[in-house]
Formats: sequence, C-alpha cells, structure tokens
Amino acid sequence: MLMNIFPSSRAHHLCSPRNVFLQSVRITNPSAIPRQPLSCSVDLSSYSRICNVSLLTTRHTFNHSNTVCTSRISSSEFPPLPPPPRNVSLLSVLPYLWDLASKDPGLGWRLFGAVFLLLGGKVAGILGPLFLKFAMDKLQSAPNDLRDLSPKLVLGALVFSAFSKAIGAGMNEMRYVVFAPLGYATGRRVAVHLLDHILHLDLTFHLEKSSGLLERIIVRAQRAVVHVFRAIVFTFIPTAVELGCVCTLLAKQVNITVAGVVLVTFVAYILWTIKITDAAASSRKEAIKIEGLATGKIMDVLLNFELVTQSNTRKLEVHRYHDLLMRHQNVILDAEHLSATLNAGQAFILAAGVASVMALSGLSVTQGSMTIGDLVLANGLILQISAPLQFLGFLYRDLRQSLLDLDFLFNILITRPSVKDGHIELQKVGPGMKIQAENLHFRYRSSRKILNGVSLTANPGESIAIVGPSGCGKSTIVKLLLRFYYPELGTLFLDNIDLQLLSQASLHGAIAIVPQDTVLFNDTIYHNITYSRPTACKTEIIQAAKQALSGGEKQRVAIARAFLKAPRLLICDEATSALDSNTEVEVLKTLKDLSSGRTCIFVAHRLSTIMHCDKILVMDNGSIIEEGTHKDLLSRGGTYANMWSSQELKEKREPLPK
Ligand SMILES: Nc1ncnc2c1ncn2[C@@H]1O[C@H](COP(=O)(O)OP(=O)(O)OP(=O)(O)O)[C@@H](O)[C@H]1O
Repeated sequence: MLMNIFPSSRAHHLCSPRNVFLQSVRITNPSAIPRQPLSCSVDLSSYSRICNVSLLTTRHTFNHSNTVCTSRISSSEFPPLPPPPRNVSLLSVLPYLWDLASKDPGLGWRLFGAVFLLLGGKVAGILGPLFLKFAMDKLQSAPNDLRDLSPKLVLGALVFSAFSKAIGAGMNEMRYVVFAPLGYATGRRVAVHLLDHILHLDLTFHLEKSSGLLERIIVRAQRAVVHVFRAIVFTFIPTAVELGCVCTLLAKQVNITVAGVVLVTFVAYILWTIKITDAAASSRKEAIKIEGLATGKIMDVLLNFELVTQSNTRKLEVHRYHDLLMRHQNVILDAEHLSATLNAGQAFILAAGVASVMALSGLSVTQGSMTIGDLVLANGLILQISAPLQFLGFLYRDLRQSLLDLDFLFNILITRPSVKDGHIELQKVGPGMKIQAENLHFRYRSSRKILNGVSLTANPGESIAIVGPSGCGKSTIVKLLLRFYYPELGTLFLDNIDLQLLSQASLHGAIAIVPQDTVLFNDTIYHNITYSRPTACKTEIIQAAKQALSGGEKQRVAIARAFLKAPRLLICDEATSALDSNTEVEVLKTLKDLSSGRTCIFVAHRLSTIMHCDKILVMDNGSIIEEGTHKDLLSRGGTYANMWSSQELKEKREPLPK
C-alpha cells in the first residue's frame, strides 16, 4: 500500500493495524520532503539545516597540507587513503594514485599484472612489423641467393607477424580484465572514505556546500581515479614510450628522415588534439551548466504543479524550458562542430604522415637505400602507434575533468572540522541531564553578535522554555548545545562536564529533537522511525510508533524517533508551531508523555504551548531579560506579560492539555 502521509488531514486515513502500515507507507510526496538533506543527513544534522535561517556565503578556503585523511572508518576492510598530494599536477597525482592502488589489500598485485600485460601487448605490437620486415627482406633477397632462403624461418616470421596484432590485442583485453576489479575497488574506497570524512565535517562546511555539489564530488571522485589510470598509466605514458621506441627503431633500422617524419606527424597530431579539445571544453562546460538548469526547471515545474496551474503560468514555464533547450542546442552544436573538426584534422595529419613516410620509403627503395622490408616496417609501425591515438582527444578531455574532480576530492580530504571532538563519554541512558550555560557569547560572523552573555540552568528532569522575538538567538543556544559551533566566550556544562570535552557521538546519542519541520527520508515510516536508533528491534519500533502516531503529522515521526531513542535531553524547537489548534493539543499531549522524567528544552513562539514549563526564559537581542514560571512572569507585568496578553487577544486561545 502506497500512501501519501501529507498533508496532515490525509494522515488520519492511515489505517491500523499500525505495524502493517508502518512498513508499507512510503513517503511519496517529494515536495513535502526537504530537498537538500535527503542524501546523507542524520537526525541532528538534518535538524541543523532546518534551524538555519540564513546561509553563509563566504567561500571556504582550503589549505593544502600533507596530512593523512582522518576518516574514521579506516580498518582492514577500508585501509586509509594516502595523504593527498599538494596539487593536482600529473607529477603529484600519479604517485598518489599508484600508492592508492598498489597498496589495496588483496588487489594491489593487479596493478603490476596490468602494467606487465600492457608492456607485453606493446612489445607484441612492435615485433609484428619487425618480423614482417624480416620475412620481406628474406623474400626480396631469395631470388639472388636461394641457398640463404629458409622457408620455415620466413613462414614462421610471417605467421608471427600476422598473429602479433591478435596477441597484442589479447594482452590488452586481459589488462582490462586484470585491472578492472582493482579500479572499482580503489574508486569505492575513495568514495567511502570521502563520504565518511564529509559526514564528520562541521555544520559550517555543510551550510557552505550544497548537498548536490557534495554528491557530485563523491560520485566523480570515484570515477576520476579509474579515468586517470586509464588515460595516463594505460594510454599516455605507454604511447609516449612506444613513440620513442618506434622512432629509435625507425632511425636505426630504416633511416633517420623517416623517423623524423613519424615524430613530427605525431607531435602535430597531439598538438592539434589538445588545441581543439581545449577549444571545445568551454562549450561542453556551458552545455553541462544549461543541462543542469533545464533539469532543474523540469523538477521545479513538476514539484510545484499546483502553483503553476493556479498562477496560469504553464505556457510561460514551457517557453522558459524551450529557451533553455535552445541555448543547450546551440552550445552543443558548437561542441559537435569542433569535434568534427578535430576528427577530420586528426585523420588528415595521420594520412599526411603515412603518405610522407610511404613516399620517402618508396623513393629510397627505388634508389636502393632501403629494402621493401624497411618500407613494410615503417608502414606497420606508424599504423601500430596510431591506434591508441584515436582515443587521445576523448582521453585528454576525460583527464582534464578527472584532475579537476581529484582537486575537489583532495580539497575536501584536507578540510578539518572546525569543531573538535572530545573524549569523555556522556551517559546515554538514565535520568534527565543537567544543563548549565555560563555567560555565553556567540556570533556567526564577526559583524553581528547573536548571544550576549546568556546563562541558564536546567536541573535533571526539569523543563525549560526559551521564548522571544524572531532572530533573538533561541535556536542558536540549541545549536551550541549540540556542539555545532564553539561559543566565542563562556562555557556549557552537561552533567557538570564541559561540553568541549564530550564525544559528539555520546552527546548526540543522549539528545532527541522534535523540530518544526521533520526531515523524512524517501522510505517507509517504519524506516524513518528507526533512524534515531537503527539497532532497535521491530517490537520497540512498533511500541514507539504506538506512543507517537495518533495524529499522523511529520512531527509524529520525530516524536516516535524520540520515543525510540529514549533521550536524556529532549529539545522541541517550534515543534507545534505549524499545526492547527486541535492537532497542536494532541501533539502537546504526546510531547508531555515523552518529556516525563527527562530534561526538556522548548523553543516556542506560542506561549500557550510552554506555559506549564518549570522555567521560562525570555530572550531579547541575544540576552535573557526575564526568567521564572508562567505565573511569576505574568505577575511581574514585564515583556512576557505583554507578549502573553497580545497573543491571547490575537489567537483567542483554545484550552490547553493539562
Ligand atoms: N548559520 C548562520 N549563519 C549566519 N547567521 C545565522 C545563522 N543561523 C542563524 N543566523 C542568524 O542568527 C540570528 C539568530 O538566529 P536564531 O535562529 O538563533 O534565532 P531564533 O530566535 O531562534 O529565531 P526564530 O524564532 O525565528 O527561529 C538570526 O538573525 C539569524 O538570521
């Protein structure tokens, strides 16, 4: 059964028994699911995205340094990556990749096997024309001196020459087979370490980088490793060596002019390829950019179908999409023209080279300074070496992109989280947590102070509420508590331990959050609930769901997650502010059950939802200006009392749960 659990009114149709629907109800309304955090967010990091109202726009600067990647999953299964090189020049990247692949446990030998097969294939390729020359020379000289002719030798040479291409091709294919598992394993290792590293970076990093960008970096880094091997280790270097061998052979066996012509031909071929490929690169880059815009346009229009229909902008949207496709067509055609120019030019250069070599050789044969065998050798070698060059343009383009992808990879691998992990384990289970904040000062950017000397205490099992106008710093206190940032000044203590000394895993394991907008994965409700404790058994999950899922809003999933986690500290950040009054009353009842025996922090605008808290802190402009119970604060007649009376007037408040 597939059901859409949003909006809330539809949620009541979720039928019992709950354990049936839990596992089958899939989140099917993509617009209801926040787009950014889907890929790899976890409970707290998802929360962090939700709480953030503005994004940092400053660019993160990376410092290259020779530090080893601090991935935490390093083990015999995932051996650590070598230290990233200082830059992405070929001289730096090659030793890195060699180190990476050759040290792969169990598969490193494949690199040496592949190189051996590659060399074997090249040698077989060069030997073919040499044997043919030998046979030709023997045959040419036979009529003059029949006693010299050995049929077995000539036949053997001809047969080997015929098979040498096949032997070379066979070794080449074997090389792919031998290298492929290592290539994939190395790419996988890089991707796994990279994802793990990214997941351990701090919130500031994640706010600066879009999830889409990070996803592309991971996927492309995985491919780049294989591509660089394919381009450099298996094509460029062997071809350069082969070209050197061929020219030397021609200079020695045939004559130096022919060798020179071959060299000039291939240098011209390579220069032409690089020049035109570079020229086409900007068109292809532009095409990829427009492709992204066109895809984004389709997604936007489909996801916002209702708005598009209501606004009667269907025609406009279709025209906008068409304009993008038109732009795409124009730039892609430019790239195609350049590609055709490249291919035609390559064929012309090669043909001119072969023709020159043949003409020179033919002339030399007629003049008696070269044998027919020499001519056959020159022809065979030029054809032998031109084969890998056919892919040069494609591989060069690939290589450029791969080096760029590796640059992104290295820059991320050397990025260190600005918030350091502590070593003391916070008790995960047990009674409510004690929280003390002393004189907290904080700013996101240097210009504006967000917290200005905040001090608060919540004793184990107490519920405190933080209220105040938008932007006064309520959620920022929560973010400091979760260690997403360091305070500029002041200290936070949990269970009398300085927060900076606590391990983040234990800290996050002891806290559950019910935010205003719960992040849901595109999966069943059952799996969405297990997210707070993936090791929970089915009975526990169903029990948590029963405790939480009577209404059906997204908050219910967050509450079920919290029940399952059984946290020592519960944080409700505007948990009910988006709900209608009836549902709010229902959700508040469940939250009351959930908060029993735990320390709770409620961040809220609607005072009616927090009036029963043990302590209410009223904030303004980064400071706590009033503190007390609801009754105390009303009797004081200050800011809280004013807020209360204006909300009472505005909302015509409904009765609250006792
Ligand atoms: N990551 C960030 N980078 C820069 N500024 C930020 C960031 N997150 C929040 N701010 C700013 O800090 C100020 C306090 O934000 P905070 O979220 O703590 O306010 P709040 O009191 O919880 O507001 P609201 O009730 O609207 O959620 C706001 O002006 C906000 O724009």
